Amino acid sequence: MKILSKDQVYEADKATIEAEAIPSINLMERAGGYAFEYLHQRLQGQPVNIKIFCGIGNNGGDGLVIARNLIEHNYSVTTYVVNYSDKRSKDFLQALEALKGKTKNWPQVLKSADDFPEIAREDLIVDCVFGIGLNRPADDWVQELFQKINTSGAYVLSVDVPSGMAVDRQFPEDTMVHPTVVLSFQTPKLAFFLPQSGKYINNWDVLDIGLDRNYLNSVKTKAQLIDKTEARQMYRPRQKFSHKGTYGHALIVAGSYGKMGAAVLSSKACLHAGAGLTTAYTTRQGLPILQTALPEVMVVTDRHDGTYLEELKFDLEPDVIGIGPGLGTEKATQEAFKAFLKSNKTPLVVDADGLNMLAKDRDLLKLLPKYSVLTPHPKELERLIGEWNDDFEKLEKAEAFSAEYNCVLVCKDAHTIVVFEGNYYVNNTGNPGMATGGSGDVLTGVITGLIAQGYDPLTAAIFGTYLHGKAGDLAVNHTAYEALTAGTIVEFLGAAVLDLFEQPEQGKK
Ligand SMILES: NC(=O)C1=CN([C@@H]2O[C@H](COP(=O)(O)OP(=O)(O)OC[C@H]3O[C@@H](n4cnc5c(N)ncnc54)[C@H](OP(=O)(O)O)[C@@H]3O)[C@@H](O)[C@H]2O)[C@H](O)CC1
Ligand SMILES: [K+]
Repeated sequence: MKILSKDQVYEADKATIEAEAIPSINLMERAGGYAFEYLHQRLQGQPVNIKIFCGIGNNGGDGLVIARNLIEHNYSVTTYVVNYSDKRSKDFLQALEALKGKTKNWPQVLKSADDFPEIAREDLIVDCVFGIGLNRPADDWVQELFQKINTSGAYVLSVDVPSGMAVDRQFPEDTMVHPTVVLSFQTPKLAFFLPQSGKYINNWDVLDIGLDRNYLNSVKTKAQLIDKTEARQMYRPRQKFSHKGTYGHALIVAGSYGKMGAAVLSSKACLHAGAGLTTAYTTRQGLPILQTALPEVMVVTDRHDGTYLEELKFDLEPDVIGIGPGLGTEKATQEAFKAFLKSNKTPLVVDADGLNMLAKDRDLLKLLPKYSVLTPHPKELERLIGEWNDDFEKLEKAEAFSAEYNCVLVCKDAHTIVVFEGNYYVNNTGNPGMATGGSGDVLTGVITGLIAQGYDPLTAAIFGTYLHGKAGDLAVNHTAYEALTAGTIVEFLGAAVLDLFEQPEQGKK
């Protein structure tokens, strides 16, 4: 699903108004009308006290349209205009006139914290104070209102975006409404998926407000959300006449004393992702562990006897190498890694200590083959790209890094974002149960296994991230978040592939 930027939403607005030759108030009526229907369908006339907080721009105007429709359907509504500015938008004023023309239940104007109403836990809050037009932090008294809403415990429906959340930058934290659900017009917003704002957004829905199809179909967005529809299109069916050679040979370079589990997990995930052959390269000590845990995996070892890798030489020609899980960053391993990179031409997936070694000796980054896949978690990412001030700056820096080193950067997080050639592929699977040791090793194995089968590195990164998250989501149906382990995620990789072709139950996402 395309994630439109703020400018693109305004452009889509304009394109719709031009294509349909309608005044802009009609679009507001349509958006507000659909938002009303969304609420009405769920409320079915229940006698709940609805408090609608409106700003003075078009988001506020939407709120007034919703209020009028609710009042006309006999809901108990109180409407407030949060008077943070005198610059009322034209359509806001028109929506206000329409409301006043229909009812004596006129909005109350809030000018300071003294005017705030009580908010009960049982109230339903409709949040229309700011939409995508927010371009500076809200005044203190308006932020106080957000705090009051947040501490009330009431159900909060934020219209288009949670008020106080900017869609194209990050303001200081804790100044936005914390919604129960966001009803986002036409497109989810990128900030929903970034940690600083996204941590407050647990539920969102997209409301199709009928913006111009031509514009929506043709617009190129920097960001897109990867869900089942997108993932299904990436899947490459296996051929009837094929053999293990068809699906490639993957080499996993991983493990050291006490961290052999990383080698086991990534090799096993590589197998389960469908690689034709998987070989693990590890220390001699690791041999019996891998051979016992995974009889399907071949093992090649360092000729030394140490607890960590001192040499990275093998007599194989794999199609892809996944390198890093559990390697450690001993000097000898670092040297072996450097020597390997100097001569290697095979596509790489680099994770964990592989990334740490790259960060320690940045000259090594220049040795990476084109389109290498790097899979850092936030701390590893920081070592690679430096500190960032906020989530948007993080993405900009990640983009610059990916361009400089020609690599696919998989920025792992609750919503992992794959950054490549100026585009952001935002993953929408996964859950907090996956924040557990070894989960990253599994992802490395999956992406490596997909590249072995012939998926290009970008697709392998996006699709692998999706499958990994989906496996975690399916696994968690059988366990609590707390009990989910990396090993269980691997076991559900097959189910994640099968799920690609299952239709969602009616009414379920
Ligand atoms: N295509 C669609 O999706 C449609 C969306 N609609 C709704 O319109 C809003 C966007 O409306 P807009 O009027 O552009 O912006 P807001 O309502 O979010 O904000 C109003 C103005 O407030 C000013 N502003 C910004 N930040 C602050 C602040 N911190 N304090 C005070 N004032 C602030 C700003 O104006 P300035 O000139 O003062 O900068 C804003 O313009 C969208 O979210 C949808 O809800 C349409 O109704 C239908 C189509
Ligand atoms: K809002």
